[in-house]
Amino acid sequence: MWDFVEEVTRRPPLVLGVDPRPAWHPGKDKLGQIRRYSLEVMEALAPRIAAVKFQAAFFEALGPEGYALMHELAAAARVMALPVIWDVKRGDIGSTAQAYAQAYLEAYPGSAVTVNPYLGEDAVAPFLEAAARSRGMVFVLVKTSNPGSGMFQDLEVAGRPLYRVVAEAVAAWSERYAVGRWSRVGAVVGGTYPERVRELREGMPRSLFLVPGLGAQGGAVLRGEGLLLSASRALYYPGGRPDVGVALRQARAYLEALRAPMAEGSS
Ligand SMILES: O=c1ccn([C@@H]2O[C@H](COP(=O)(O)O)[C@@H](O)[C@H]2O)c(=O)[nH]1
Repeated sequence: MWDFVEEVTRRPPLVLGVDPRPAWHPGKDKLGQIRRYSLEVMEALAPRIAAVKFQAAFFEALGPEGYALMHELAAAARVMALPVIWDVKRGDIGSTAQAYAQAYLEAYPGSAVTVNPYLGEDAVAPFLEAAARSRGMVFVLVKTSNPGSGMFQDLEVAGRPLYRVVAEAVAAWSERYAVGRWSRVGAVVGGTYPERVRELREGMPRSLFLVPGLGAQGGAVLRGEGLLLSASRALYYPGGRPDVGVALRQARAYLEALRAPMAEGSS
């Protein structure tokens, strides 16, 4: 069985977000076009990315066939030896969390899932245990990329912002589920808040960070150990439309920016 943590840490630190929008595909057979285009773009970008991230909401919005398509594309990603992140942001009482963990981690060994920690440790634990059994990973929402993320996440709790309280819990869990240098417990930290990325990086040394917000949300390329930069629209629909050639150029440009020598005072 392959291991998500081992796989993603030896690949380029870029994540392709697949968020299909039928209106952006011309013609009638929207689902067929999304299927073909997603397979093409995944295959073209596979050597240049750490993982493909499926945003369940966009597939659910396509109805039962859309949901089935997400699973079909995940199976295709596995054939391409491409690690899968299920961006489902699940969070529920423990017994239900167990069912979610079964659906996304146990059913797809070596994959990862995004989890909302708001219900507490007993609700997160089934995901952590399933990730350990299935050699997968859990990315816990710590500081999200959206403009309103501060409404709750920045509230002061016991002398520090709530996102730091969550980060401390994630850091403790990540020690418990360590795999070599890294851990099965990572964090989602929005690339639209580069200062928060830097600050949290220090306090969570074992956690890989899934960093969404690159491109369409205004996030720039950020460097740092263990940062997996994620772009959906900017890579999947570069320039606002499906185009595999442009997607490939955009992925190369992001990777070149990551490799370029650092300007004085930048990070
Ligand atoms: O804090 C978060 C957590 C998740 N997301 C998800 O990432 C993509 C971003 O899409 P773009 O087109 O690159 O803006 C999307 O699926 C979000 O649900 C996030 O943006 N921020």
